[in-house]
Amino acid sequence: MSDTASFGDRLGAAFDRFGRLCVGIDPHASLLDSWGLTDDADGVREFGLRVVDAAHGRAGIVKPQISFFERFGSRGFAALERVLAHAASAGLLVIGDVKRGDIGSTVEAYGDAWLSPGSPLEVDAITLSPYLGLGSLASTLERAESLGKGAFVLAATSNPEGAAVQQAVLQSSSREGDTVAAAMVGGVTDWNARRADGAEARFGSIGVVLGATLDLSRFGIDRDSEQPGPILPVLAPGFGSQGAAVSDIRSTFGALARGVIVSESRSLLEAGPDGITDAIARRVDEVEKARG
Ligand SMILES: O=C(O)c1cc(=O)[nH]c(=O)n1[C@@H]1O[C@H](COP(=O)(O)O)[C@@H](O)[C@H]1O
Repeated sequence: MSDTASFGDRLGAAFDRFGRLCVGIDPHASLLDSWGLTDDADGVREFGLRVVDAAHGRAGIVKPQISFFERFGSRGFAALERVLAHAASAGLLVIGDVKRGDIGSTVEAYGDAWLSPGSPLEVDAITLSPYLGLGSLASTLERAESLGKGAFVLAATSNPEGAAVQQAVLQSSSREGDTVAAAMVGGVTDWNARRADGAEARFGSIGVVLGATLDLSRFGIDRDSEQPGPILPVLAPGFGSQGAAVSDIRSTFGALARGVIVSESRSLLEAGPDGITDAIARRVDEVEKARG
């Protein structure tokens, strides 16, 4: 795959080669302890490097959760830089779980930090929060795509507290009457369709986050509606520790399952340093079987 390939193309290639599993790199203090590592910057670096080694050749995508590195300030960020470089050299697609959102000009700076080629924190895609409006992310999404990068916009999150905001109905916008969650799904789908502009992209470069723990119909999301344009990438956390089962991918996501990335952190990481490799390999197989 060429360096100029879009994020959507690279995501499709990762799916074809390794399946749909995304391995979360979430070095919780309790996991560091059970892995025999110290709860400090050295510990999170070592943890991240080992998870990358376990994913290498077995899964195509990893998702470092930045908060666990940020706990240790500049040393934590230095540790993260090492982990990101190791993941990139292993050929893994890296989704930085940063959940950034702000006024447009500020989000652009986050985009520079995480998506600019050569940046110390460069990843392939980031998670973005649209609480300041999807439009506040537009210039960053555009820049991401121009660099062959991607982004995932939170739409319906896996945590129970999200519903009160995400099920609220829009009063004024071109999507008046839609829930917030449905407006994000519709807005990103249309974005990808416009950007593809007749080109034959299989997957869009901008996706949404939809929790696997949810009944999407309660969020006003029609899982089976015809989508214009390329397949919508759906980052789907909530499997494993939060209760969703891989066997439910089809019943939960319907036609949206075509773009689902199955994201799991603790349920894999709890296998420990000796079991993580097998846990990843097993889950990759289970996900492929569930998708049929
Ligand atoms: O954007 C995310 O990845 C995310 C969105 C969401 O709706 N729910 C959610 O759990 N996440 C993240 O996904 C990971 C889930 O971890 P586990 O519950 O351990 O699999 C954490 O890093 C969360 O921050």
